[in-house]
Amino acid sequence: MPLPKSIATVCLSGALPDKLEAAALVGFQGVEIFENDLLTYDGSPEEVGRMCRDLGLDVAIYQPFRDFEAMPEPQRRRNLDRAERKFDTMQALGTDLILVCSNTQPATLPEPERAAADLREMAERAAQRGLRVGYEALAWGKQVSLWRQAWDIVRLADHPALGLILDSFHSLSRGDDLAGLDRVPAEKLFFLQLADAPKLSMDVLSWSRHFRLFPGQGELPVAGFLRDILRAGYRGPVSLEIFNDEFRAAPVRRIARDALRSLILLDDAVRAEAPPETVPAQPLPAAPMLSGLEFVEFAVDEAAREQLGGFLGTLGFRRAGQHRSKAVELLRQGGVNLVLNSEPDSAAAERFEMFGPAVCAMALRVDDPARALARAQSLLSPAWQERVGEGEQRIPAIRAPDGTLIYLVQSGSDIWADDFHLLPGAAPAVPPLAGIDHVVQALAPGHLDGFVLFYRAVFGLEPEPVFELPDPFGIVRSRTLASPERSLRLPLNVSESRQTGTGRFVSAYAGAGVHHIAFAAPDAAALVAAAPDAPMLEIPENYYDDLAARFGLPDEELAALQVGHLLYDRDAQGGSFVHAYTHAFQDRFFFEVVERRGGYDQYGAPNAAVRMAAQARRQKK
Ligand SMILES: O=C(O)c1ccc(O)c(O)c1
Ligand SMILES: [Mg+2]
Repeated sequence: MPLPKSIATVCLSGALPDKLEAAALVGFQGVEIFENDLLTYDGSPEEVGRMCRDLGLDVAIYQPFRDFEAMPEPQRRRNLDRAERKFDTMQALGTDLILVCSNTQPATLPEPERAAADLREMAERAAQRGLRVGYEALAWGKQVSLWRQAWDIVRLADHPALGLILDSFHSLSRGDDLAGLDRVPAEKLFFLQLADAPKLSMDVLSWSRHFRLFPGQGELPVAGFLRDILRAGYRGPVSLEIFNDEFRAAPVRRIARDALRSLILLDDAVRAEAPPETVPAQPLPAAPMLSGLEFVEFAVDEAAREQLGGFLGTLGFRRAGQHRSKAVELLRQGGVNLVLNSEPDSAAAERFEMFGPAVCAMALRVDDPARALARAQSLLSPAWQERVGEGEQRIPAIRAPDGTLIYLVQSGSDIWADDFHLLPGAAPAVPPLAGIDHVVQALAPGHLDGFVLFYRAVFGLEPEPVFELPDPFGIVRSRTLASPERSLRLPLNVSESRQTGTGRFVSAYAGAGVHHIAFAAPDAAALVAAAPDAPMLEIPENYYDDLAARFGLPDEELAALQVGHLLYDRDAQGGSFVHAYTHAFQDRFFFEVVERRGGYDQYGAPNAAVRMAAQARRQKK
């Protein structure tokens, strides 16, 4: 049996029963009852304990007990009385373990012997009731802030009912690790809390209280931490303890599902190096090998289909197919397939009703659709069945966190001939596109970390650090996920401001979704030059003056960029990026043409401000 999975109630929003129900519903086996969640609840500890048992949840621990050890008298005696009352609560809840976090009071004495004597006394009193005490070093503890200091005290106290609690955040935020933990007897490892976090430079208390993340969402080496404690012999629950303002404001079941998904993924990450009895017997089905996007599908009605077809026509897209039985049209330009779906009573129609013209599906080319689907299901993303007509192929699909359908298409297969009447291609007037370079989604505030975990877990995409992009009306935070071989790149943008392009897109159309699609062009300048009717976004002359100053481009090259309203970026390795944007279609989504040269691997972030200002100017007109 793998170790039981647990979650602290502080991770989740709502009243205590909502938190417990959500934890049980998604499949957690245990909970940490966070004291504040009990204090603010209007039911007795006995009722809470019963509720947990009815839901099949083990109350793994009651926490925290603060500012206990090494206090001068008379606080010392009062603290022991306080402990007795918490033991009453624990017995009512039905848990045998309490977490004592290291003292943060300025008055704490710098005397490990005193701390040990106090904890020994507390443990002795606990033991008389069959209870146990675990000691955790808070990263900002006054005298004790590292796990080795906490261990020195636990060892000195030398009581069987006293042990150590490890929390990945407190160690990893300090750059510490678990080296030496193998010398701690395994029976002294009482409890394990896991949390990830982005790398931020701020005081560690604020960082911990507001910005913790589920494992895999942040940048701390949580998998290595878990591996080390399992190797040291820990065999208790693996418990998430995440203090995060956005999680505490979000719908509780969504966050609970993200939480469990993060632990399922973590199990798999440590499998190869963990003792076999601590992890599931079966590995997850391997992440798919991706080879780009087979198509992107838009929900439209008949009018929007004509208008979007016309808009894309200026970039060389042509009608290439008509579905045999549905109001679904294929547009093609070189290696890019776009599907316009105006079929009534479909997932697309539902999307159109809610959002107007919008991307409703993406199709990923994968090496093994059945395996990709099995992995998604193991990671709590159920399969989705779209209605299919007789004789039509059924493409496996799942839904992204915002409901966008993600089809899983066998790489190298022809999915079109069976279901579509294909139309002969006319000689293209515009040079062919090579494919889809990236697809940018605008997310509502509070959704970024859940999307990152979804794409990372289900598809094995790698997240890049967060960029902050200055829109004239606020900041857009952007984090990109990309497949290792870069055939799929998905930047995710989020903005607290409703006035930014991202914020307006999300709020005006009541939801997240694809905000722009970047097409890969072998020669972006040539493509724009051959597409004189394409509604390209005008870029101000000042931008080109600055480009000349920054990069020292030859005059002819600069002039060519300016004529085509093209933007330019260069990386430290000498790779470069040439790109241009269209106006937004019906003030919604827009398109980009990009050319990567010399291994350039970014997205032209330095140009985002220029693009967003140009879009805001058009918006004002
Ligand atoms: O922020 C805190 O006070 C706090 C409390 C209990 C914990 O287990 C912890 O890691 C932090
Ligand atoms: Mg903790």
